[in-house]
Amino acid sequence: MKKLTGGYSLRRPVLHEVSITVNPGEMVGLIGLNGAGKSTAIKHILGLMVPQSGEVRIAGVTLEENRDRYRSSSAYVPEQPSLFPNLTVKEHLEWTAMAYDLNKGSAIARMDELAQTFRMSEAMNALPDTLSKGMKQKVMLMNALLVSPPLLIIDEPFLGLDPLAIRGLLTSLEEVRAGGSAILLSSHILPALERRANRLVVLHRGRIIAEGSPQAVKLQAGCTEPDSTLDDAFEELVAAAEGGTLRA
Ligand SMILES: Nc1ncnc2c1ncn2[C@@H]1O[C@H](COP(=O)(O)OP(=O)(O)OP(=O)(O)O)[C@@H](O)[C@H]1O
Repeated sequence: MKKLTGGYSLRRPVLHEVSITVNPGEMVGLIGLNGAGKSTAIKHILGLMVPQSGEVRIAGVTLEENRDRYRSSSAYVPEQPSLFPNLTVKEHLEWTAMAYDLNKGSAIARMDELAQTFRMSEAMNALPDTLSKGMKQKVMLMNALLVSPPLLIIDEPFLGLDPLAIRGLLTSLEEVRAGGSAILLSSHILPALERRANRLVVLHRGRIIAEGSPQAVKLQAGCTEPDSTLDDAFEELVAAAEGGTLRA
């Protein structure tokens, strides 16, 4: 996303010249208060909104240049799980494998792996209505991880997940990242991002107010104490942006 300005009305854009790059093999955390513009940025990346100016490129192309390449190069996991009521967990994964034309043998092996990672082996034949919210979220994540596209966009994945599932998810994401995927992860759970994200982008009122490694973001916020956390840094950055004086 390069110098993107856009939103829901031409007169009042939500995003102002926002540039976000997610390189292969990198996990970028997108953070910001409620209403900062994270979901709006994601909608632009998904091609659901048209920028007023600037552009989004995935796998080197804009949506206009190559619709198929653009769309097939990313997978999106929304905050609210949306599943087909008549398909079991296993059938969802099989459907995804078919839709993305994955090799059958390796897809089956990967499904077993994902079922174990997310402790979902016993729920593989269950229908969505019989699953808890966290389990539905796991199914969405398993589908995205099965495909492992060049870019994975994940919106607030930790809410509703139990501690072991959060750990399993972070481990899976780490594997996918190490395998060369680019991951953009929007979340309010800052300790998870502090430990796992390679880079952070801090959005405030539709503008980037800090970015860099978690350590660099802490420094930009003036949090130099060894025990200062990303939560501390975030609070400082928002306060500084509201006061109009960034320390960085
Ligand atoms: N469908 C919409 N129509 C008009 N304005 C919208 C719409 N969706 C969001 N907005 C506005 O755009 C701004 C950014 O909202 P956005 O949903 O991108 O925030 P967010 O950072 O994802 O917040 P949250 O953490 O609460 O999910 C807010 O001012 C919001 O009111």
